[in-house]
Amino acid sequence: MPAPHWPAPTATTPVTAIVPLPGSKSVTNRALLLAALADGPGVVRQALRSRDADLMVAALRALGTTLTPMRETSAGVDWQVTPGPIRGGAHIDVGLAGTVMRFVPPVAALADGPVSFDGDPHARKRPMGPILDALRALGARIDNDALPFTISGPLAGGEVTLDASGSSQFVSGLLLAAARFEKGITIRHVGPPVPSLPHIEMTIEMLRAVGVRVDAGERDVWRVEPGPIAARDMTVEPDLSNAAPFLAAALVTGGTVTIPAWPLHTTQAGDALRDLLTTMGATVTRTPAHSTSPATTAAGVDATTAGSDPTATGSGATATGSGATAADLGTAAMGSGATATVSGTTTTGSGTTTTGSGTTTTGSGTTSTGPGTTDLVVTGTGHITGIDADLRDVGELTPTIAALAALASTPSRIRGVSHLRGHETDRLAALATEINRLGGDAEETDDGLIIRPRRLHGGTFHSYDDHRMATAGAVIGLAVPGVEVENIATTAKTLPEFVQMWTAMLEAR
Ligand SMILES: O=C(O)C1=C[C@@H](OP(=O)(O)O)[C@@H](O)[C@H](O)C1
Ligand SMILES: C=C(OP(=O)(O)O)C(=O)O
Repeated sequence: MPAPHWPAPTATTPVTAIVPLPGSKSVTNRALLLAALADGPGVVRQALRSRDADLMVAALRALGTTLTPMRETSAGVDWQVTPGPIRGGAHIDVGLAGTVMRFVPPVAALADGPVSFDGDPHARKRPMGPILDALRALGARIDNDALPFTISGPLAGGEVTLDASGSSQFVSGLLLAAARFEKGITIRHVGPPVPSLPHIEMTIEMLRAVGVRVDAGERDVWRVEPGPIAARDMTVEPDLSNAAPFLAAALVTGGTVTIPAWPLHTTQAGDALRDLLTTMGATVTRTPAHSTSPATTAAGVDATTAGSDPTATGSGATATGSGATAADLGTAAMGSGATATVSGTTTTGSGTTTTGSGTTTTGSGTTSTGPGTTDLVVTGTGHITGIDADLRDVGELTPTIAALAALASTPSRIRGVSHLRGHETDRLAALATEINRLGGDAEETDDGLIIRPRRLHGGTFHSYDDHRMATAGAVIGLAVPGVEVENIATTAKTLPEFVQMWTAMLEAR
């Protein structure tokens, strides 16, 4: 029996909350895969625990990697990763995870036997053709052009031309494993512009951090030299794209939301929120590293932090740890794929202590930041301005921006995101349908959405098994009484604790 719809809470007062976030899906799944291909045992710290990350762990195990949890805290899981020979005969469930369906097949093509892949019903509809054709051109045999398929090596590598306008993950997937191909790889993109270029940057930065030589000097051409992938101790940044709905709550309610441990340098798409939310009427500031509860020391927990400001600067804010959130994310923010070894790492347990300075923590939230991060503070007025934006580089932010646009007082146009039709669902169709179902005025265009101001009413907001559709419904529900989100549990794809975090944010004072 399907779970009942989730009544999205309406905010009655401005939110004032500190929301530490767990690790980035994109960084976690790259770090795990690179560790599995490395030349010795390595560590991935503060990795996200979520459906997509669990699917990556299961896939790598099936292919012969040993992944052992060393420690699990609210900050995520620290994995000891011991590579093994890549084993054939495995079956990989990709779920609905783009990072698993596009990043793992190039690894499977290195196995000593065939590997089969399948996923959720909708995963069979997500584009796979260009990466499967590229793998064929590089030597692999594959029996289909979409999921389900079986892939067999060997894969020599070499030069390949593909159209990556449907997903940057076609390029990232090939680049991540390419150092292990006999000839490495040269990829040439031919076609309409490649979306999500910062995600390809993330791939390149993380490859370079493990000693792989990557040449990305020419537009739409990427070259990876064959060679070893170094085993490292990597730490995962907080998920800035998952900050989007929480930061949006500041705009909708005229409140303030603080995200600790926002990296000063990052390739994550979510960093674009700083500009996007400013354009929509928010004030966005960075403040020095924040420690939500420096005196908090849960049993068995070392509350010493590395490089953090030991003074609480809560200014009346409340942390909404809710057990889901990262502790000491500052040390998680040493750059995506950073090869730094964490020092002075702090973790939190579930104990909570309220401390002075007007700062309250709820749940298990001891958060501190280390070098290279600040707090990100977003304050709204309750009045949202529409936006005209090309989101091609940061398409995964579209559902939140569209939800804000549906509540804005001036029209919005979102451009450059036709590739969203191949995401977890056709996000352009889904957003237009669901906003209009609530009485809104949203129109699909070839490459985006036009959303005009119109008063919304309550009703069901369908999620289409898409985590970001579900959180978009929650954002609209803050301002519109009676919104019920169908299948809120789908947020487990990247943020299993979404409901608890959202509730804690709204209860924080
Ligand atoms: O490489 C990655 O981690 C991702 C790349 C992007 O995919 P597309 O280029 O298909 O949009 C992004 O939307 C997705 O959420 C994660
Ligand atoms: C497009 C997304 O995910 P995936 O990694 O499954 O492509 C997303 O998270 O917005």
